[in-house]
This record gives sequence, C-alpha cells and structure tokens, in this order.
Amino acid sequence: MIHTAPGTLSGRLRAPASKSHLQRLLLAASLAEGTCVIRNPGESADGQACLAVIQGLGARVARGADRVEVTGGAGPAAEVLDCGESGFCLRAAAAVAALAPRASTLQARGSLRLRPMDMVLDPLRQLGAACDAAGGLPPVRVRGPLLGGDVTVDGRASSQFLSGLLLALPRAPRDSRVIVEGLRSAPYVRMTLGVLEAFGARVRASEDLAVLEVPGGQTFRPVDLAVEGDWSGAAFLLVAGAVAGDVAVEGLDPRSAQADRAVVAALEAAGARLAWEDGALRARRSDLAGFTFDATDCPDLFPPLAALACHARGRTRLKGASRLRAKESDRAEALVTELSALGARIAVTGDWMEIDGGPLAGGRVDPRNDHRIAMAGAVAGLVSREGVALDGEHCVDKSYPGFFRDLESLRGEP
Ligand SMILES: O=C(O)C1=C[C@@H](OP(=O)(O)O)[C@@H](O)[C@H](O)C1
Ligand SMILES: C=C(OP(=O)(O)O)C(=O)O
Repeated sequence: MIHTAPGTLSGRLRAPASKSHLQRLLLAASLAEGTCVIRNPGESADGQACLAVIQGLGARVARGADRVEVTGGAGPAAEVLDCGESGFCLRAAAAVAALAPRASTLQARGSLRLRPMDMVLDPLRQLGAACDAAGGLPPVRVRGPLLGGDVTVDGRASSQFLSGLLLALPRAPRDSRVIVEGLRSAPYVRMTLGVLEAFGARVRASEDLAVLEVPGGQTFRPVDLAVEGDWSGAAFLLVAGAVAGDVAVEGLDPRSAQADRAVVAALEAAGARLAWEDGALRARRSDLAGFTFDATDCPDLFPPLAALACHARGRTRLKGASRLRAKESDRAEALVTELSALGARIAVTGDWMEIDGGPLAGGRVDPRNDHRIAMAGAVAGLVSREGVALDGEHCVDKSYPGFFRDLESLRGEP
C-alpha cells in the first residue's frame, strides 16, 4: 500500500527509458549480424520480459552498467518464450519467432492471458507459418519458417503485431507486400520503421501506412544506440507539474517518433505553461481549462490526460475511449470507476470520455494491476483533500519502476 499525499511538487527528473523503443531495439538486435550495444535499457518489467524472450530466440545477452550487448543466433533456442505481461512483446515476438523453422510457444502472465491475439493468426498463416491460439488468447503457438509474400493485416485492435511483422519480414527469404486495414496507433509503427532504418533495413511505406513493401533476404547491421527517454511515463510527471507545481523532465527527444510526444499538444490545449529549458521540458502550475483531444492513436495518454482533466476548469472531451478496453485493464472502466471514487465527474459515451473538472476529495484507488491506472490515480490525487492510497503499487514496474520514488523526490521540505 502506498499513500500519495496532496501537495506541491517541484524539481527536475530524468525520464525513464522507453520500453517501446527498447523492445524494438532488442527484437531487431536479435536478428542482426554481430553484436549490438543498447544503452540506457532501464529496468522496466516489459523490457526484462523482452530480454528473456530474445534469449529464448537464440540471442546471447550480456548486461553491463547501463547497457546490454546482444548477439543474435549465438545461443541455444528455447521452445517456450515467456512474454510476461507485455502485449507488445507477445504480439511482436510471435512474428519474429515464426522466422525459425521450429515450434515456439509464446506464453503470457497476468492480464495478458485475457488480451486478444487473433490478429496474428491469419497473417502468419498467409506467410507460410503455422499458428494457433485457442479462443484467440495466449498462449500463441507458431511454427516457422515464415517465408514472406502477400499478406493483409488488420490494424484495428492493435498496431503491435504489424510492428513485429515489419521487424521480421526483411529477414524472410521472399519479398513481401503488406496491406494494412484500419490501422490505429500508427505512430508506433512509424517508430518501428525508424528502428528498422537504424539497422539498415529497407521498407517502402505509403504515406498512410496502408501498403508496405519489404524486400526479403536483408541483413540487419549491428548498432550502438541509446534507448530514448519515455514520453509515456514522462506524461505523468508533466501533468503533475501542470496541476501541482513546477516539474522539469530531461532525457526527452522533442522530435521523437513516440506516439505519446502528443502529450505536449494536449497540455498546450489545456493552457498549461510549458517550456524547453536547459535540455528539459518544464511544466508549471497553470490555470487549466477543459480541452478536446483525439487520443485514438496515442491511447496510453488517456490515463495521464484524464488526471489532468480532473483539474481543468470546465469540460474535457477525449476521443478514442473504445481503444482502452483490452489494455492491462479495461482502462475506460477503470478510469471512470477509480477517478469517480476520488470525486471526479467522468463518464464514457461511445468513443468519448468526458470529464468535468472540479475539486477532488481523494481516497482509495484500485489500480487493477495496471501501471497507468496507478500513476493516474496518484497524479490526480496530488490536488485533493486527502490524497490517494493504493494497493499493488508495484504494478508500475511494468513501464516505470521508479515512479513513486521519483514523484516523492519532487516534494519540498515539509
Ligand atoms: O507498439 C507499442 O510499443 C505499443 C503500441 C500501443 O498499443 P496498440 O497498438 O495495441 O494500441 C500502446 O498502447 C502500447 O502501450 C505499446
Ligand atoms: C498497453 C501497454 O503495453 P502492452 O500492450 O505492450 O502490454 C501499456 O504499456 O500501456
């Protein structure tokens, strides 16, 4: 149990490492010729799960101080790949595992056991691999080899499998042409394309990412790269600054391909005072007003933006709520129930989440083992009568293990 007291925050922090960027680098490194150096890997549980998975795929992994070295194809492969609770790791690694002419079982833990995997089945079969997932749920069983060819991918529920497929296809023997239907979370796919480019892999993508042409038989050159600071975790710190003090976050790339860089546009729409100073993005307590923002393609911003909206005068309208049902929790339900319990006025109608800002009493939050619900509850409660108590605070380890320590480090002397 942890209690986040109300109060003023001020100070400067480093953003955690982006697990999304790290996981892409790890999967690509496991397919590269030679040894890759990946700096700033961080300690996220999803990153650790992906490290274990690439070892199971036959990569040798050596950990050093603030870096990992990955040598693809240098170790024995395992039949069972434990993806922990990482949706990206399971969906993306299903495609990478299918490259090999052997059977692999991708296993899930916690809420990931209930998250849909059906989007991986047809495409892998169209490309020559065998693939099964009873009831469309984990575990996912694949048997390669993935040959390449023409394939249609349904991107409505998630972009994650498409990212994995794009990481795998340059290493397949044949050329591929991928037709993508209804893609959501497109910026995450652009991040994948950026990682492929860094490894020297060629993909020709139409502007809207509806058609992707991937030559087969490519090699990935080894890289020495640092994992970017995480805009998704930083979003909570920036919202904390905007509602409760003065917080500067360093280690963020203003030109990053990360979807959640869009938090800047949302904070600006709310009237937050933001400035880049000495290499850090600084958010200061501001007179915030309700805003309208489309988070369809950056769904992980819903939790921090819902916390922000609780403290913005008038009504905030967030679009894309129907994308939240199959994350670590049903985040639409979780945000409505838990922020209401703190005194917020929040409802979801169709694809819209609406929040009327006003004073919060505070109280208890059940994060449902979802890191982003825990962080949203804690940040919302910074401006409340009683603060927020929550159980199971270690769920933040999934993406941002130091979150509560970082938040507390921003308190002034009592
Ligand atoms: O590719 C990625 O790293 C991710 C893509 C998004 O998922 P969807 O594509 O399922 O929306 C996001 O919500 C998730 O946290 C990470
Ligand atoms: C949804 C998330 O991750 P994943 O889908 O990779 O489990 C997340 O980090 O919010």
